[in-house]
Amino acid sequence: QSTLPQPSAPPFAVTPEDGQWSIPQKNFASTRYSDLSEINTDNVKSLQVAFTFSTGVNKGQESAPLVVGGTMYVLSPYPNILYALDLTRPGAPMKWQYNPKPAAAAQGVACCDVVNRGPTFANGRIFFTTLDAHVVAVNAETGEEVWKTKLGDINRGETMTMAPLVAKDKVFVGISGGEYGVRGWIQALDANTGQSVWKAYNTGPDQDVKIGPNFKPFYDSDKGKDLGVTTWPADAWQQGGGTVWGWLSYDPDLNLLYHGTGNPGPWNPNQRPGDNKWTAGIFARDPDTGEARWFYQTAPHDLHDWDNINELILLDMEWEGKPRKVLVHPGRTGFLYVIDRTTGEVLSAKPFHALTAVTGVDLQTGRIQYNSEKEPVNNRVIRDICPTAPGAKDWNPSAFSHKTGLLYIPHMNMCMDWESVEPNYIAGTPYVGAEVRMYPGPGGHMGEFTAWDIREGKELWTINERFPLWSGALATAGDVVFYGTMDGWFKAVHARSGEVLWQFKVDSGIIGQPTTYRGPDGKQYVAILSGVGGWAGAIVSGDLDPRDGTAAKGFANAMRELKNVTTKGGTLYVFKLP
Ligand SMILES: O=C(O)c1cc(C(=O)O)c2c(n1)C(=O)C(=O)c1cc(C(=O)O)[nH]c1-2
Repeated sequence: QSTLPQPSAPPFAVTPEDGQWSIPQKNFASTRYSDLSEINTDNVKSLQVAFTFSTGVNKGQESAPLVVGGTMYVLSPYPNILYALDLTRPGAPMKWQYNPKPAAAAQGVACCDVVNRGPTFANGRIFFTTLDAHVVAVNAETGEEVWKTKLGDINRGETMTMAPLVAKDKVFVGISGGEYGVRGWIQALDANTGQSVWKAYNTGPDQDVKIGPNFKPFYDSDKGKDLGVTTWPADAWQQGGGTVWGWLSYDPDLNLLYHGTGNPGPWNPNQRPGDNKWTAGIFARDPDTGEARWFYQTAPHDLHDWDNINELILLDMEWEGKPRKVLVHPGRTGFLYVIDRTTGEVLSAKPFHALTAVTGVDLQTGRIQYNSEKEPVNNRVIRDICPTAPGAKDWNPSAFSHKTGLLYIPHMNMCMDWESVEPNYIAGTPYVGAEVRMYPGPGGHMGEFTAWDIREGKELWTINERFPLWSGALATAGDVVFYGTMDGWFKAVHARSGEVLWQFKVDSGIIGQPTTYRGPDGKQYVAILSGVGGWAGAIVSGDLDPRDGTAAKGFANAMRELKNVTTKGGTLYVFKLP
């Protein structure tokens, strides 16, 4: 056991617990930690169902149930219906529902099921994205639409699935469609009007990327003029991906917004020699202007679809005797990055997944080291590549306990075979260029739930799961950590030992984000949506034929048995002590 002080949450993340859960990340530091402790390691075994609610949609349910005041907000996958439930009345009856009526054709260009990662609350309004690339603001009290802004074109493969982040009267959102050659961007909208305030692309000329005199990346390979053009074959940046569909964090003290960028398009790396800036990395931007401050590329010239949009957890810690403001990031590449969030310097990058395709990260240059034997070659099957295209972990967020100082990471243990083929770009159609088949990694299980010591850079304990973990994690002051499995178990584990203290079998597989709150009766509740789907569960939610291993871009090969253990669903479960 380390005797050094553990990392801690920065002051802006440790505001007094108000018993609410108003944004999916819980706070701007994205710790997904609640100070509530009524439910603890002794009594969690008595948890029972308080109420349930059907979203009416049998597709993958990724969104986080929110609680503000006496109201719970639940957002369904496409058609993205927002429900308000009245927690002050027995059974939490519906107060209202709001249907943004997204275009049905959006379903045809969504890469990975028709999911949505959640609404977010600020200043009396709920904000969320729709699959047909609109952002809406709804009055949280009445359910009336305040504004609705169209930001993308589904005919070009542009969709939206992410949860916006609202800060400084701005709504920060990005576009999905990296598998359709969409040119990725992030935008800030005026929270009051829905009008665009700034827009920054993640490929192309510096001006479009909002790179100017204040851009100070830490590593040399990110320095130079118009790298978003020159690190691509001619014009390829225009269909270059680098979308923004994952998690945003915000440091109000440094006044920096952090966001990841998705994979370069197409997947086939032989089509795009070069570093492919500014895809597969992390940007720090000025939230007022969008101006880039630093960038770190986790996968220069990405070989295997390693979008870098996973959660960015902001912590304060001592590093080699000096206090550092860090950003902790479990990447698709399989490394747990600890990055100085003021400068973009990588302090540590330690593997949390069995790796064959990468050997390490050079801390001098910041560059990942690829194993040349696993690099794609056109029309040749390369076998035993770990991690897979969805990475060592995908979008489903980790939680940091302010009490144990540990990070709880829901992730995968998988490998794949990959054959690169030449794709053609046709707007609005898939632009991928790879035939993939995934399968379990060493040990035969596909999911792992890991407690990670950030300072030591190693795991403390791990729970193996049969299927990949596609649900988020929740950490609480009761020293209980929650997550769900794709075969439908909602689990509570001891934050220090990893002992499973309680589990409950829900109606369908879980790929949602657990949240907790104090109800109007003063009691602590825990909420989770069930309903299998997303990329990993598309075999069930999308009725795919298990005989086709390449379906769902090769995920179906690993998930054939999911059809034998779960069916579609879309149900909110809320638990409490008796
Ligand atoms: O490049 C993109 O624009 C993009 C978008 C999305 C999405 O919006 O859901 C996913 C991905 N990529 C992706 O690579 C991925 O692994 C993924 C998993 C999921 C999911 O919800 O299960 N979505 C997405």
